[in-house]
Amino acid sequence: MLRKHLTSYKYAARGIWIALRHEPNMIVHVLAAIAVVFVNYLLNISRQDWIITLMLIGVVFTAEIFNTAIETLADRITKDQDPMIGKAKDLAAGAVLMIGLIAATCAVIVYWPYLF
Ligand SMILES: Nc1ncnc2c1ncn2[C@@H]1O[C@H](COP(=O)(O)OP(=O)(O)OP(=O)(O)O)[C@@H](O)[C@H]1O
Repeated sequence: MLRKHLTSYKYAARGIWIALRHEPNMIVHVLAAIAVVFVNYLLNISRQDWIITLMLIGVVFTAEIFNTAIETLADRITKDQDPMIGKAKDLAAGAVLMIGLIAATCAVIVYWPYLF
């Protein structure tokens, strides 16, 4: 039971590693996350603002990993041009864009009082 549970952590960690190694967008997200942590220290933001920014980082990473999973499945189904495959990939990419825009907006709201 415990061994099975630990094995699933191993597979899950492999999933994160695959996304980092094979998804170029993940590198952008990692760099953005490092920048956010750096700015947080620089501005000495509150505990609540740390939690908000870390949660946003987590949600963006999660969306990108799901996007990669959907792209991988779609490519396994067919690499030929197919409108439904295109739609599925656009939807997955749209989800990443959506949370990215919201995260950027939240970053402005969080940092604004520390800057002005
Ligand atoms: N098999 C397909 N059939 C139809 N359209 C496709 C197909 N594969 C890709 N597309 C279109 O090309 C776009 C980019 O697909 P691709 O698989 O290259 O993703 P990507 O650019 O690697 O995405 P990401 O940057 O998130 O990794 C899709 O959003 C979709 O509109």
